[in-house]
Amino acid sequence: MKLALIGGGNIGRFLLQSINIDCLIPNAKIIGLHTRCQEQAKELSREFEAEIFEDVESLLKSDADLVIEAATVEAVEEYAASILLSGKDLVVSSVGALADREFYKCLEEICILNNTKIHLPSGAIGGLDVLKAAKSIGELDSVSIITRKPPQALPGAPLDGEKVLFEGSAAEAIRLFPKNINVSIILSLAGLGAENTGVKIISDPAARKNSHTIEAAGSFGKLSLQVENDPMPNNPKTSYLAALSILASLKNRDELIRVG
Ligand SMILES: NC(=O)C1=CN([C@@H]2O[C@H](COP(=O)(O)OP(=O)(O)OC[C@H]3O[C@@H](n4cnc5c(N)ncnc54)[C@H](O)[C@@H]3O)[C@@H](O)[C@H]2O)C=CC1
Ligand SMILES: O=C([O-])CC(=O)C(=O)O
Repeated sequence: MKLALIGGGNIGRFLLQSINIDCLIPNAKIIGLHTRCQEQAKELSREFEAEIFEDVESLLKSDADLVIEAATVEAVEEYAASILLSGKDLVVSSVGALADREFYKCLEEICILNNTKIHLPSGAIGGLDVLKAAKSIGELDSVSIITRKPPQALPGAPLDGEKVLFEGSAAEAIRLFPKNINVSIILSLAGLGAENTGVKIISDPAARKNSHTIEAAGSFGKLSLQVENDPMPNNPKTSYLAALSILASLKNRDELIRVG
């Protein structure tokens, strides 16, 4: 499997190391890379033997089968359609972009016409299987997430004392915190939609982990799940599990016997 990567930050570097050096996905290699910072691109290209593409247009002319986005919500908005139109599948980290229903529908339409697929890894949370099963026939009544992170991982958070930075819907949360609450959108896509998913973001100076507490209720019963994530070493905003979930998603793609 030939892969191309957009974004060379924490998740991007982790994927380059795991796939190109540690060979954690059999028969896969990241052959090309595009990132906004040229210095970073040169360093990564040297270290991991992936070709640099100065723009996404030229990256799409490469023979990669699949593009992994590990950049920003804006990058998904800008490049997703052309990636799918080029016939390549797409793995999205910045799932917040799909909160916009019109954008979601437009990408879905492009996938149908071009026989391509979008993979949305579970990111820094779990429990999506429960929500999908719960709503397959029965009723899902409520879904919510409480995210608690150290202030260094949240914009505008005070360093002295716990503070609720946001309380409202996932749709509003991702508009205000596009780099911090992608988890609420993947949750909403598995469950009740971005307008109907409750979100609370708490900044907590005592927190050492990025924790996400998910509650859901419906005709299946109740779900209560807490994930306590270690942050990535160089970016406290991003949980290690988010990077791992992309590897899992790539592995899952080729599995003959799929769990979940
Ligand atoms: N789904 C989930 O559960 C999670 C999603 N994320 C999201 O994953 C994405 C990547 O996370 P990190 O690697 O930690 O971020 P990072 O900030 O460490 O790296 C982002 C990289 O993207 C590059 N970039 C930014 N805009 C670009 C553009 N328009 N075109 C090409 N490259 C561009 C930057 O130069 C940088 O190399 C972020 O959007 C983050 O919010 C992060 C954690 C959890
Ligand atoms: O990594 C995390 O814990 C969550 C996160 O940043 C996001 O959802 O954007």
